[in-house]
Amino acid sequence: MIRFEHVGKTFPDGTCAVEDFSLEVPSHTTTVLLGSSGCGKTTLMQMVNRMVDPTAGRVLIDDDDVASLDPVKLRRRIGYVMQNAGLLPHRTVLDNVLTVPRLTGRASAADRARAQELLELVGLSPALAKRYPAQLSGGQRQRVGVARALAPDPDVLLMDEPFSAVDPVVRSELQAEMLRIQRELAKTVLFVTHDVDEAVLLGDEVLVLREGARIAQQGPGEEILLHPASDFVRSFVGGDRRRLHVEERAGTPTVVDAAGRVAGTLEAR
Ligand SMILES: Nc1ncnc2c1ncn2[C@@H]1O[C@H](COP(=O)(O)OP(=O)(O)OP(=O)(O)O)[C@@H](O)[C@H]1O
Repeated sequence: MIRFEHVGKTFPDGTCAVEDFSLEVPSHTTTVLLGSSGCGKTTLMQMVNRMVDPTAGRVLIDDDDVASLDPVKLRRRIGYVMQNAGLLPHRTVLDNVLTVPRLTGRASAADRARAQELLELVGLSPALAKRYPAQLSGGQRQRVGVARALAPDPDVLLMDEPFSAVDPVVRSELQAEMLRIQRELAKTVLFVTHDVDEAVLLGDEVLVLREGARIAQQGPGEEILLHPASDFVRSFVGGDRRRLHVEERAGTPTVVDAAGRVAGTLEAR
């Protein structure tokens, strides 16, 4: 479980990125921070692994205040996936996946076998293990980034716009893989995006944020689509900007695509 307690962040130049933010991310669930550029999503996420320290409040993982934990050890037990994968260019795919096990000593035969398994888990052929990042497509690189984040078997996974640099088709594939992986591994995931469809698809809980990381609305994504709490949220999740929207059909909340075709109905949670 990740808990933000009245967290704030004002940078030394006076920029207030986060005003007063509280949230609990229950274990084994995915919470999505959804908001436009500059609203403080990355700052919030980086408070979890202490790449940023809050200037007010505290962040806890399973009741441990992260401020009391060694940042290096903390980062080794938290998976972090970035927008451009951040792979080491002169290391093979397999060695990239083994980055964290290597930091804590020599990667054992068991670590290498597990890295191979992880490549399969994220949908990569074992034949790619010997390639270098430049020999992969953008989507394949992101998959390696996910495998690397999973290598130390972390309880917590931070994902900062991990799929935003790939084309829409590959993005959909990566989202589907993410749902499958999460069904299998059930990590505690904090996921940042500015894509409404992605947030609704992946999030058990979605937070729509505005500047200063103020929470405009929080709840299941479908609820937010169906009942936006304010004009701000309505405009942010506005149907014409998205492939899917929700409307009532025969009294049932129904997900409809841009052409009016029914994509599904919503179940009560
Ligand atoms: N080191 C820093 N010093 C000063 N201001 C910063 C620093 N890092 C971030 N900020 C500011 O804090 C605010 C929030 O930034 P943050 O990166 O968290 O937003 P974001 O929602 O993740 O945006 P994006 O989607 O563009 O990544 C922005 O106004 C940004 O300019």
